[in-house]
Parts: sequence; C-alpha cells; structure tokens
Amino acid sequence: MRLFNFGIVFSAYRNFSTKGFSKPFFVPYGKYKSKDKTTSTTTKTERRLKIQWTEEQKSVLSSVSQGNSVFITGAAGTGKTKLVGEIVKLLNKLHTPSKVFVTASTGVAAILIKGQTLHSFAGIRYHTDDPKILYDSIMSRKGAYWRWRKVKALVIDEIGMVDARLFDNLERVARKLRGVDETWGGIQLVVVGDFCQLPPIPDDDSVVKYAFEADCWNESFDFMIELTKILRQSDPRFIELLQRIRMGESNPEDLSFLKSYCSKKKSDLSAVQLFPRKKNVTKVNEERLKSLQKSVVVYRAVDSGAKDRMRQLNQGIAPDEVSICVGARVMLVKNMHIQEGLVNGATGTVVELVKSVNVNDVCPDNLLPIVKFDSGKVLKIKPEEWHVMDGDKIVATRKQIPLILAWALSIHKCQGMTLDKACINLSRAFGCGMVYTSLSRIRSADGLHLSGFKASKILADPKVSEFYRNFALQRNNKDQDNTRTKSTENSSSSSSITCTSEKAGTTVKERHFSLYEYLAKRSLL
Ligand SMILES: Nc1ncnc2c1ncn2[C@@H]1O[C@H](COP(=O)(O)OP(=O)(O)OP(=O)(O)O)[C@@H](O)[C@H]1O
Repeated sequence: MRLFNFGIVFSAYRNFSTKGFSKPFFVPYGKYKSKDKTTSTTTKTERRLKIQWTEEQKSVLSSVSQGNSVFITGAAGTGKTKLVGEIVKLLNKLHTPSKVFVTASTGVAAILIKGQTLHSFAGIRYHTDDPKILYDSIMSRKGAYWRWRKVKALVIDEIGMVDARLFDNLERVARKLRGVDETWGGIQLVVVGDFCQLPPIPDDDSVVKYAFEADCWNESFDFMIELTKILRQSDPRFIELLQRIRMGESNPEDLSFLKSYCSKKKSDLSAVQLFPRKKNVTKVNEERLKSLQKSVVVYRAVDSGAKDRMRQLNQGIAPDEVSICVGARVMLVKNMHIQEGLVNGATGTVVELVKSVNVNDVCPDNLLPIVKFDSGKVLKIKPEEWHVMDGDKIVATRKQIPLILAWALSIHKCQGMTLDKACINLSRAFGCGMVYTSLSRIRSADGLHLSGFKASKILADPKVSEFYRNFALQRNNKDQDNTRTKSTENSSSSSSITCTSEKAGTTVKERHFSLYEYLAKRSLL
C-alpha cells in the first residue's frame, strides 16, 4: 500500500542506523574535579546571571503558554536556543513532561537544548526514498510509535537543516499515527531556527528545499516571529557586519575589518579551530594529539557483513581508527544517554584509560577511556555498533568506540554553539551560510582569528533572502494594519478582518477572525 511520499534527506545518516542505547556507566564526579577551560561554551558568570527576557522573547512565551504552535526565527545569537529552555518548562506545565518532546536536526544542537535528534524521536533509522519501508520502519519501532501517539508538544530546533520533504512527511506521519485529521495531528509545534545558517544537506544532486517550502508550512503555525535583538555580541559594528553577511552582502569596510583578523601570527592554542571540511579537522586533531606526548591507544573498527556494503561503513560517523590518550579533547558520536545530555555531539576530555574485562577486539589491551564531559558528567565509554541497512535488514556492521577527537571541529558541528574564541579557517568554505555560521559563533571579534577569507565566500541563498524579505514586508504591512485597526476599533466591532499578524513583528497563519476575536487574542499577549 502506497501511503505517502517520503523523501528523507539527511545524508549524514544515510544508510546508517544505531540500535538502542547502551546503558551508561557513570563514574563518580568528585574524582575528576579539575576544570577544563579550553573550550567551554558558556561562562560561569553567564550561568549565575538571571536572564531578563526581551520583549520579543516574552511575546513568544506568552503565545506558547496559550497553546499556540509557533515558528521562531532570527539571526544567530538572538536567543532562540536559550528561549527553548524556557519554552520547554512552559510546555511541561501545559502538557506534563512525558508528553513534551524536544528535538533538533543535529546531534550537537540537540545537546544544547537537552533533547534528542529529530530522527531519533521520529524513529527514522536510515535514509530511504521508499515510503512504505519508512512508514513500516517507524511502525515497527514500538518506542517511536508510542512517542508519536503520546506527544502533545514537539520542539524542533535548527529547522534550517530540515528538508521540506522531511517536514511534510513528518506532518503526515503525525496525522496518520495519531489518527487526528488536523495539521500535525493536533500537536503543539515549536519550530526554531535561522534559514541563513547552514542549509539542509541535499540528497545526491537534488535541489535544496528548505522547510519553509514545505506544503504544510503555513498551516503549521499560529504565530511566527523573527527575533531581532542580538544577544551574543555587543559590539554594534560587529553586529552590523554579521547582519550584512547573513544576507550575503558586505561593504569595503566589512572586508577590511575581517582582513585585519587574518594575521599571520600563531593562533591561540586554547581556541577551538573551525574548518569547513573534515579533512582539515582530522589533520589538526592528529597534530594536537601528538603534541600531548602521551601514550596513545588506537581503537580499530571491527567491520562485518556483505563486502560490497562494507564500503558504506566508511561514509558513516564512526571512523575506522580512533586514536586517544589522556588529555585528549573528544566528542561523542552516538546517543548514549539522552536524559543526561550524553548524546551525539557532547564534548569532553579523556581523564583516564582503564582496564576493563570482556570488551571486544576494538579495544587494545581492553583499555577503555573515561571521559569528563563539559557538562560535568563522567562516563566510561564502551564500543558501540553502527549498521548499514537494506530495508530493515542489517547488511553490514561496524563496531567502534563512539568518540572522535575535538580540538578542531567542522563548521557543521559547531552550529548553535557560542564560543569565546575561535580560529576559523575559511580557505575551503563552500555553499551558502558557511561564513555567517562560523563568524557568528563568537561573542566578540576580539576572540577571532581568521584565515583563508575571501569576499567571494560570503554567500546567501536567494530563496532564503526572499523568505526573510517577505517576512519583513508582512511585518511592515501589519504595522500599518494595526494602526488602521486601532483607528476603526470603535466603529465596527463585528466586522471581519484578514489577520496575518497578532502583533507588530509577528505573523499568524492566514485566517479570518472577527474583530472581537482578534482583539481578545491580542489582549492576552
Ligand atoms: N534575554 C537574554 N538576555 C541576555 N542574554 C541572552 C538572552 N537570551 C539569550 N542570551 C544569550 O545570548 C547568547 C546567544 O543565545 P542563543 O545561543 O540562544 O542564540 P541563538 O539565537 O540560538 O543562536 P544560534 O542561531 O547561533 O544558535 C547566549 O550566550 C545566551 O545565553
């Protein structure tokens, strides 16, 4: 039976699946109290400060508390992710925590909001274009089936990397599995992200289709807002420069400003190094590992299965060799324990290599790393499995330690992070949004060391620029509508108006409200 068209496009996960979560082996925290200061993403002071929500952020919280489905966009550093934390608290109160699911399109983004990946929530184990296989696969995962059945509120962060086909297909899954013929089967949806950052990864040669191009996009939301107050940076000049780059633009002053950060002097070794390509990331990580001059343990992947399919194992996230020593910066590449934030993308430092019994041949001398994660959690890491699937049949398997080195990261991996300092090498930058995504990570240009920068690397997708231009246009139109509405409030209390805005700067899905209904809704904000 052909149910509907699926076009799941996430090549990073393509043909790979992971089975279950391993039981965590937590190590007492007290033993590893020393604080690693090298790549902390939030400061102590920031953690102590009580956040004062901006008016824009408050309007979102107000709308969510009324049960609305919302889309929150805005430039990098406008506090979208921070707001998600507060939104989740509200949703938990509205629906009870067991009915609220917090997801993001990437593992790293999921950590930042203490959630899981959208794929893991939805029960998508591998890429397939066959709708029947995908639907059956979701249905066959008891956990996923019940998640879809019980979810009352679903948060999706980093929507910029979600393909339109995936968005449409999940909406259909929601409606079908829940047996409710309403958009998203009646789920309260909170979708967050900036389309000017990294785009979805296209499947083969297919054209990138952003989530805002999905058929169900407009019907999915009651309230849409673009946050405009930049909170990550405070220097107006740097903020303005970033805003131009976000739209693929720059002026001569911007270019000479950025070039002044391209110095030849040796970069700060405590700063995270960001590269567009994995190859450069690997080289730097290997050099840093060598420089520790400690005895290195090499974990070699153990592959099995059909020879012609084993090749695909190398395209996955688990490398065939992982070299580690005490002091190495590492990142988890598999969800280990979602509630504890120990999911794909969590970073930490290896604090010890301990002898263990009965671990397989991935581990030389049965030595397993103990990692102190930046969250403070300490975990002994055991080998995990990754599978290449054919339909729902496993055709090849890789066993490997679920860690990679993390002194250097790819720009894809750092999306969503706030960094005090970064050495950004853009010589191999490609595609839209890459310069913007990387530069906008840092709080201040003082923390920037740039190399390989050229004006031609500043690229924005015209489709995205148009989306935001229309967004701004609607906002301006609504400003005018609101002014007009005010002047006619007393003269026509029963007339019907087309309302695409609840308040200046926001847009709701096209609906006809009676003026009474419209004003009643506004007064709640
Ligand atoms: N209301 C606020 N007051 C002060 N600081 C805030 C506020 N909201 C967020 N921040 C801080 O601003 C910085 C950027 O916030 P956040 O990471 O949430 O932005 P973002 O919009 O999600 O960015 P990106 O799109 O790059 O992921 C963080 O350091 C965060 O703690």
